[in-house]
Amino acid sequence: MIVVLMGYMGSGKSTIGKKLATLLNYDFLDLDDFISENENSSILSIFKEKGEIYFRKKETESLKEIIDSKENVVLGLGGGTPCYGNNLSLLKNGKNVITFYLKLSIKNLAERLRTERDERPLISHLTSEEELLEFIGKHLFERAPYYSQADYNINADDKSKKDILENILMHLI
Ligand SMILES: Nc1ncnc2c1ncn2[C@@H]1O[C@H](COP(=O)(O)OP(=O)(O)OP(=O)(O)O)[C@@H](O)[C@H]1O
Ligand SMILES: O=C(O)C1=C[C@@H](O)[C@@H](O)[C@H](O)C1
Ligand SMILES: [Mg+2]
Repeated sequence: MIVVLMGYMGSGKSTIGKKLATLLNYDFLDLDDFISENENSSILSIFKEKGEIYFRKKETESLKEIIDSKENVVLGLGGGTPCYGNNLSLLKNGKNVITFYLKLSIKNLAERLRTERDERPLISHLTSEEELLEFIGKHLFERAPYYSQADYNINADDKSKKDILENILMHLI
């Protein structure tokens, strides 16, 4: 089985994904890290030097490669992965792929991302709190229709990591 976590930047895909993999005795794969390693470059540098279109192409290629070749892994997607190209279809049509959306409010996402903007190219330029809130609000409005097509929507607002993990595990066992 491939257990996929999707959600906005800062929603906890990498953090929860690693813990979930340990609990399931699966390997954890982070799509951003997979791309970074293959490209020998940070996500921020790929965006800066090659542009977002190049990144999105690599993102789809990597997703396809993982779905076609891996099993018993937890896969944390990039924040935008389900919203581009045919990525959502790849996930929905993938054999033994189960998808979870880690759903958080704009306010909680902004709170987390305020201190963690530097390595995230799409928000690294936003300086004030208002700008960040406005950006996330608009962006999430565009992306929610994709995220919400996950097999399970997990409410992660003000929830401990333990609660989120228990909620996900409930759907897997
Ligand atoms: N349930 C939680 N409660 C409190 N903080 C959390 C929780 N889950 C994750 N965090 C924190 O939120 C921040 C963002 O988490 P993380 O990097 O896992 O998000 P992500 O979805 O992988 O983001 P990106 O798409 O940008 O890679 C981290 O500092 C992490 O420790
Ligand atoms: O939300 C997004 O579009 C992104 C999120 C990150 O995980 C990276 O995949 C990249 O910075 C783009
Ligand atoms: Mg991550």
